[in-house]
Amino acid sequence: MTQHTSRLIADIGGTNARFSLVYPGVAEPQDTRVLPCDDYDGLAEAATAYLEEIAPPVHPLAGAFAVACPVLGDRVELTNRDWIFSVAELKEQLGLERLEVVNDFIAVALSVPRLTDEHKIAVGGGTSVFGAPIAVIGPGTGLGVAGLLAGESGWQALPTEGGHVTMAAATEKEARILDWLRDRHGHVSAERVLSGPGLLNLYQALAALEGRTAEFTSPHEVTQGAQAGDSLAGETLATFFAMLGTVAGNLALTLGARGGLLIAGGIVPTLVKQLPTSEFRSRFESKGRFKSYLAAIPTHVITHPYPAFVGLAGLALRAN
Ligand SMILES: Nc1ncnc2c1ncn2[C@@H]1O[C@H](COP(=O)(O)OP(=O)(O)OP(=O)(O)O)[C@@H](O)[C@H]1O
Repeated sequence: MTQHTSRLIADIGGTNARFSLVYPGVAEPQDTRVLPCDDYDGLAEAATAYLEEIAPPVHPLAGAFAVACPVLGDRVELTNRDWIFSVAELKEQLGLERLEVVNDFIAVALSVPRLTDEHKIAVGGGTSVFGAPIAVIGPGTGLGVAGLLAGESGWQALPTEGGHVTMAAATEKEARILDWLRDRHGHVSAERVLSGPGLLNLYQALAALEGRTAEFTSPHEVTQGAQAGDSLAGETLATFFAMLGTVAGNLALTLGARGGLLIAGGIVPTLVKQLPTSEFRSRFESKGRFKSYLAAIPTHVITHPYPAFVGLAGLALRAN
């Protein structure tokens, strides 16, 4: 192992900051740690704490970080966390000579060609058309969305802010839920319902519409309640999966994602057993005359614990 060429990789979400080290010739990232963002004032502090804990024999000189927000220039502002940083300053603070910062779903998208069957589970039928666009979507603290397009020099990831598209209702009940949320939040984006905080929004909306008491106060309580047989939590989760199907189908149509659609993020992989019996796939296909187009598109849940790292490892080792 040539330790002097290690790269620091990071996947920074609104809740979790994940770090790891990549070594040339070593397939798996090493010394992975997940740090709660709440424990740190900023990304530099979290990364420094990681490096202090691991104390690699030789300090990494290059890094590739995936962040849950648009990356439009030197100044980077996380969408669901009050962390703002300058890439140039962060590079200096961490003692790196090179630092590449990309949107987190770019990293997830870049992982897709590198994932084996062991790291994804199919939901429904369909067959991937080789070389056709691929879509990725992931509810977590926010809702990440990206595309993967075949280019002349290999796969190119397409960054998007598709989590912020306007959420559409597919049933009268969903229309009432969205009306209720619109009264409180104004614009109701897909992320407003398809994320951890979104699960809670759905739960509160359903409770209000049905005149029931919203007992649960966190997204985890809602999913645990659903698993324990609580009917309101169960209805919330069913609505979440159905709405995920609506948005995933819209994304597949918009990108022409005949290569497939993959679901990542912190929530769905933990609920993967419930997805096949949910309305997700029927809603994904339920697009009128385009039903057969969508029925041919495979949908998978990514079960790899750190898909962004798989994509970043390729980027980090490509960096000169
Ligand atoms: N089993 C679960 N049930 C309900 N909510 C969950 C579950 N697992 C994770 N969450 C919610 O998912 C969110 C964290 O997702 P994730 O682990 O993808 O974090 P993140 O990478 O920091 O997020 P992002 O990249 O979207 O900013 C939190 O809102 C958490 O409450």
